[in-house]
Amino acid sequence: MGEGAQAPRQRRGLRAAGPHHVADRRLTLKDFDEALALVLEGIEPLAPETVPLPRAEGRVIAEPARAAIDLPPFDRTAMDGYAVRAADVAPGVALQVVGDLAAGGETLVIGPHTAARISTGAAIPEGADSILKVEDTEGGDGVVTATASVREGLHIRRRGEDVHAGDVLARPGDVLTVARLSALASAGVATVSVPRVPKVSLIVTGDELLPPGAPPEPGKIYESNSLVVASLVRAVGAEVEQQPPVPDDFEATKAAIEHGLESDILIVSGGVSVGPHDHVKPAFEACGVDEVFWRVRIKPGKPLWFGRRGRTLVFGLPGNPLSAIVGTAMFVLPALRSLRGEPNVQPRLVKGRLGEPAGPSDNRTTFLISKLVEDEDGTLVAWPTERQGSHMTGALGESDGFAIAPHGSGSLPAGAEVQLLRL
Ligand SMILES: Nc1nc2c(c(=O)[nH]1)N[C@H]1C(S)=C(S)[C@@H](COP(=O)(O)OP(=O)(O)OC[C@H]3O[C@@H](n4cnc5c(N)ncnc54)[C@H](O)[C@@H]3O)O[C@H]1N2
Ligand code: MOO
Repeated sequence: MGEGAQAPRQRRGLRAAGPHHVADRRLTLKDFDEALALVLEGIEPLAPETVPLPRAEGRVIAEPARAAIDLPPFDRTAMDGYAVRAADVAPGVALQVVGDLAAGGETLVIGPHTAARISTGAAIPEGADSILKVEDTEGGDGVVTATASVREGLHIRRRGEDVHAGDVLARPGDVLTVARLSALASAGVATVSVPRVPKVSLIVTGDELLPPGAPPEPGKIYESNSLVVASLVRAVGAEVEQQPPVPDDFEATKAAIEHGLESDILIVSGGVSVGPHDHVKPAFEACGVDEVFWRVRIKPGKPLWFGRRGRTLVFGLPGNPLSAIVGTAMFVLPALRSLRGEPNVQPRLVKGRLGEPAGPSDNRTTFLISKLVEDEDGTLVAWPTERQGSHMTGALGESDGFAIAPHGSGSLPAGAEVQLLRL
């Protein structure tokens, strides 16, 4: 996997080698935490826009959203039955039925010893102070007889008992979950202010890439990164522009990058390593993208490149499919969450345990392709697959994600607590 490049002797060798001469600092791998901090540094949520609620699902509130009305908006019944005066009602007492009140319909006034039939949700009529539910009555055709008594206020939902007009229902940083959308919609809030949707431009590079459905060709592979990376970023609320695959050609790469730099995030897959056909880094440079770092202490995903031009965040993902997935989940998604204004932007890792021992994770934090199985007490147990490698999409297909063995952790015993990246 070329990790020998980190050994001191080979470092010197690489420097002396000529065409791929790399400055000293670039040969040091960035620790994951430091690299992620560099990505997130200075990212501001995108400018807010006002959108109708149906377009706000899953987005993040930029300005407080306040209730337009009280909730409930008026006193109303929680039960189907009769609106009555509690003092009139006792078992055996007959009341004259003076009307039928439906939710959203007209109301009336209840006098002494009268009742109005009422449906759940209808406004309590003037004069009534309680609801006699239909199960506690007999008859009802002109006259209704109570079979129980009621106390004042029974089954009445009071105006404002839940929310007062002007109450803040969602604060900046709150994610518009289904729960919050329910609160806002009910309280008459039609629009909210949220950061605009981040635009991600995605470029895959490589002469070897075949589109899905094309006949196999010698030396060529089916392209999977565009599908997978696009799914990952869409799931976190980005709008994706997929550019046509770019051949291993400097000018073509540069043109695609230049176009992609109009987005909030540009992702280029492949061509960030040290091969002679890896044009991506020189093309970034030619387009005026400032490198922030190249190469991270993770496996897979080591040659990950990150830079910026203006406010555009630029990621060069290693082309190996698993490296591209790890790079996206661990770096691109946090950046995306940050642009969306999310309060927690860290990679979504969960705690679990190893089902079997794992070998030493040399000098890189290692993402072990694993089956993740919940045990009896709900703990996720990771069973690393036998085949491990950044090209092992078949093994990935049999798994549910990765168990993470931090660099320097040595061999880990079965049962060791680990973090998991679920896919
Ligand atoms: N001399 C060295 N060689 C390599 C090193 C190194 O340190 N020294 N690092 C290796 C590591 S680790 C990785 S990861 C790869 C990353 O290389 P690139 O980012 O330049 O990616 P490519 O060479 O273009 O592709 C790598 C691999 O992935 C396949 N690929 C590319 N794009 C796609 C795609 N869209 N869908 C599916 N598969 C894709 C490509 O065919 C290659 O097999 O570099 C190592 N080399
Ligand atoms: O190990 Mo590379 O880092 O195959 O992605």
